[in-house]
Amino acid sequence: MKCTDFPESIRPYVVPEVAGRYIYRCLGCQATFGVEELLYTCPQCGSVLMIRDEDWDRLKAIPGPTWRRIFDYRAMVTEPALKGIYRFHELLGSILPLDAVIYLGEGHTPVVQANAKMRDWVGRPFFFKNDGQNPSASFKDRGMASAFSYLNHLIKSQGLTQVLAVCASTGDTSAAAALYASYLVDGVTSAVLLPQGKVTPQQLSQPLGSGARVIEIPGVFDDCMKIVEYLAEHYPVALMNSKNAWRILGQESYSYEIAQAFDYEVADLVVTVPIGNAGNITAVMAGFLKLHDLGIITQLPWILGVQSHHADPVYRYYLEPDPQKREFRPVTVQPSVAQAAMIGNPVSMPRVVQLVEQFRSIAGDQAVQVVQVTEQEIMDAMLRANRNGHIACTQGGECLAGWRRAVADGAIPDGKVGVLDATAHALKFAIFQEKYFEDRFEPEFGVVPKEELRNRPVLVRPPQGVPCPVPGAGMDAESFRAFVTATGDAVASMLGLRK
Ligand SMILES: N[C@@H](CCOP(=O)(O)O)C(=O)O
Repeated sequence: MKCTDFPESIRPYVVPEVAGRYIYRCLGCQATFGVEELLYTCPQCGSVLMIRDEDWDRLKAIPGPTWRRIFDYRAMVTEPALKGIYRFHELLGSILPLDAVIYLGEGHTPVVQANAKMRDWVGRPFFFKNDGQNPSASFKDRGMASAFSYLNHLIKSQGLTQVLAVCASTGDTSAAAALYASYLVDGVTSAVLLPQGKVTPQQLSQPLGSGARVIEIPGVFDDCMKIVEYLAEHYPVALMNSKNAWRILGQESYSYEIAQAFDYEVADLVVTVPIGNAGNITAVMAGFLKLHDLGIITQLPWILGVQSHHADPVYRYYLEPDPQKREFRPVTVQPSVAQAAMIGNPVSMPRVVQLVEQFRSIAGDQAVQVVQVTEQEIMDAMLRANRNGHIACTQGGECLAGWRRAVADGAIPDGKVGVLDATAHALKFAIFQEKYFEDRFEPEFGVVPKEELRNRPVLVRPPQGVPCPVPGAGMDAESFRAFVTATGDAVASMLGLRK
């Protein structure tokens, strides 16, 4: 839709202008720093940073309902820079000129309602938001679009050359970082550090296909993360994990899209996310808080974080009801089917602590909860979801298991509706489905397949003596007819069909 076709009252806002004063703010010592330089941790105390717009209050001059209209109309704009996460430019990157924006098709992911069978299985209605339908098949693309657009801006405005983008990953971050780096070609290359043998074959193929240097490290994700932090401290590299606060800004778009999908009425929603490195839950809370602050939503939704019992440091932290007594302790992770979230020492934990406090102070203590689920529950939930029309990955299964657990525990009152994060595409995690169907989970996972959820291919051959096609060799018409009839009848008998 062309700008000139918009109502006159909206036209001045359709193309956002470059505005705002962005700074990094340290969550430890509260020091602030300009964003002209890419920082990951506070140069003074080493704590994690968040990005803040010092000119934020200018946005309050526009009433909430007008913002809603602006974002709704913008969803119809054909300008590529505004088609993805930057249709929320003012909220997540207003200092970036539109010509710096990298758009690879991220965002705008579908929100799919669960059918009646799934609703009854859980006891509450819910939706999956399919972030696996992003370009590299996970939600990380939202954060990478932001971090790489900012990097592109630095390259253009400061003439940077030879940028090496580095990340540690359980598989999704590396796919996204490698994809966005490959798009920038001139001046940017990428290297990804993966825990050896702990990403799926599909995830391993993604950065390889995008031309990144793929480095495998013995250990788990937390070990790779430490090495990337070391590299960022001692060498000139751009760290692309969510420790980089630009990643968080981009991932806030997930909340903006949920608000938009529900006509900005989110009070009854329980936005359910798996917690791994905790960048996602950070961004989700930060996003809703911004919408609330601008009056775009009038009430906050609830947030439900989910962790596997094999990687549950955040769950353990919030088990202690008294905030004064809470103490964060990293955990040693055990093998998890929610491999993307198999993280024992999430880098965004200080951000989570601060945002949970802020969220709860507005919406009440129940408004943010964290539940723990078993590996068995995750697998069963994922398979059940996908048998009912979804494309959930194991982390999506983790969300569903957590949502169901919270309902069963009585933590979710009647009238609440879940919005569950299917963080990545099911196909990335096909290996776990395969293990389940073939009953070959290693004992450490503690997953025993339920017969009713298993599925296997069946080979049907025609009876002996009936000719079969041989690849590359021809077949005469009569033999082929005999093959089709005999095999067709065998398939029909297997399926219980009668003529
Ligand atoms: N699950 C992540 C782990 C890294 O998280 P990040 O958001 O800090 O980059 C992955 O896919 O690698």
